[in-house]
Amino acid sequence: MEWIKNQELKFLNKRKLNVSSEREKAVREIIANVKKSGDAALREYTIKFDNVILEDFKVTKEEIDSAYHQAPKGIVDIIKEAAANIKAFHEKQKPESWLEVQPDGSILGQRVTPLDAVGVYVPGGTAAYPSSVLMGAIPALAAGVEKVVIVSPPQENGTIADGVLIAANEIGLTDIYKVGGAQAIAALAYGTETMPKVDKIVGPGNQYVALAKREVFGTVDIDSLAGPSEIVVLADDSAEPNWIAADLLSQAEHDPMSMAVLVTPSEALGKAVESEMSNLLSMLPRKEIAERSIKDFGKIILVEHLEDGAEIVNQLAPEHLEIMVEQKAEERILKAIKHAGAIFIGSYSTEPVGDYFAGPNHIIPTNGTAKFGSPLSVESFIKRSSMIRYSREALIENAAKIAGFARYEGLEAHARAIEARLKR
Ligand SMILES: NC(=O)c1ccc[n+]([C@@H]2O[C@H](COP(=O)([O-])OP(=O)(O)OC[C@H]3O[C@@H](n4cnc5c(N)ncnc54)[C@H](O)[C@@H]3O)[C@@H](O)[C@H]2O)c1
Ligand SMILES: N[C@H](CO)Cc1c[nH]c[nH+]1
Ligand SMILES: [Zn+2]
Repeated sequence: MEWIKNQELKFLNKRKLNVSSEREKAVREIIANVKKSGDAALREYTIKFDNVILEDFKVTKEEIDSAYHQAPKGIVDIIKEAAANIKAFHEKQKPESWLEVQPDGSILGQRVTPLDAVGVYVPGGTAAYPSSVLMGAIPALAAGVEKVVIVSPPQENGTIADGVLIAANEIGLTDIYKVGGAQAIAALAYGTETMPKVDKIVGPGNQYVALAKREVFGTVDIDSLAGPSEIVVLADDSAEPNWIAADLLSQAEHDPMSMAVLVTPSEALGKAVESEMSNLLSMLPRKEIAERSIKDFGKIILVEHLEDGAEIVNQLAPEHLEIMVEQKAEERILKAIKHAGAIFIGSYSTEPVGDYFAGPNHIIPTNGTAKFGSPLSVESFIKRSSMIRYSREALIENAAKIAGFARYEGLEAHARAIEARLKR
C-alpha cells in the first residue's frame, strides 16, 4: 500500500469515469440498434458479448427450479433471512401522504405514489451478485411498485447464475430476463417485442452499463452511475490490524479500480495493517483483482489527529466508512463526519455485514458522490404529487395578489383565470 499525506488526494482523479469516445460511440450504437430492431438486436449482442445463442430471453420456471436443485445446502435460508432484514429496514423508509386543512378552508398536501414499473440491473459478467437482486428490488417492492423486472447477463450455460434466480424468486419476482450490458439497459428504456419498457432503471454494472444508463436518462429515470466499490477505514491504535486488512480487501476484491484506504494517526497501525494484508492477499481466489486494486488505489493516509482524519474522510466522501477508534473518541469523530454513504461504527461492524445482511442498502453513491447522493431507498421508487383544493374564500382573499403577480410576469391569461372566478 502506498503511504500518502492528506494533500496528496490527487489519486482520486484516476478513478473518475474515464471514458473513451469509442466506448461511448459503441454504447450509443447498441442503444440505437435495440431501439430499432428490438429482440433481434438483443440476440445479436448476446452472441457477440456473452457468447450465448438465445431465442427467448425470459427465464422459465424450469430454470428457476433447476437453480434450487443446484443450490448449496443452507443458502436458501440465508437468502430468506437477509431478504427479511432488508425488507424490515426499507419498510421504515416509507414516506406518508399528507393533507392539511388551512384556516381559510383550503386543503394543501402531498400525495406519495410509487412508480409503475422499474428495472433492476444485476451484474453478471465477472461475478454474480444475488445480494444485489435483494438490494435493488426490495426497496421498489416496499414502495409499492407493481412491476419489478430483473435483467442480468446469461452465463456460459445459457441462463442466469443460480443465486440471482433464487434471490429473485424468494422475493416473488418472475419477470427475469437473460440480457446484460448496454443492450439490457436499452431494452428496459424502450421495450422490445418480449421485454417491457420501464420508468426507472437501477443497479450497478460495468462501464458499458453505466454509460448506457447515462445515455437513456431522460427517457427513463436512473438511480446513479455506480462506480467500483470503495472503503475507507478511520482507525487509531485501539483497532485490530488483521480485521482492518480483511475489511480493506473485502472491497478491493470487487474490481481492479476499487479503492481501499486506511486513515490513521498511528504509523504503527499502518505498518501492521500492511503486513497483515500481504498474508491475507495470498489466500484470495480473486487475488489478482485485489492486488491490482491495492497497488493503484490502496492507500494509508497518515494524519496528526483523528479529527484531521475525519476531514480527509469528508473530502473522500466514500461509499463505505468504517470507524474503529477507542470508545471515548467515537462520538466526537462521528460528529465530525459529514460525507459517507454508509457508516459502520465499531470493530464488529465490518463492511460485509452491510453488503449482505444487516438491512441497509448496499447500492451506495461512489466516487465522491456521497457528498450529494444517498443509498438506494424506498424514496428512489416513489414520486410526490402536490395537492391543492382552494376554497372560494381563499381565492377571493388572495385574487388581487395572484393576478398582480401574473401581470408582473406579463401573463394576462393567468390573471384572468383568477378573476373569472370572482364574477360569480
Ligand atoms: N456498487 C455495487 O453495489 C456493486 C455491486 C456489485 C457489483 N458492482 C460492480 O459492478 C461491476 C460488474 O461488472 P461486470 O463486467 O462483472 O458485469 P456486468 O453485468 O456489469 O457487465 C457484463 C456485460 O458487459 C457487456 N460487455 C462486456 N464487454 C463488452 C464490450 N466489449 N462491448 C460492449 N459490451 C460489453 C456484456 O453485455 C456483458 O453482458 C463491477 O465493477 C463491480 O464492482 C457494484
Ligand atoms: N460491496 C458492494 C458494493 O460496493 C456490494 C456487494 C455485493 N456483494 C458483495 N458486495
Ligand atoms: Zn462488497
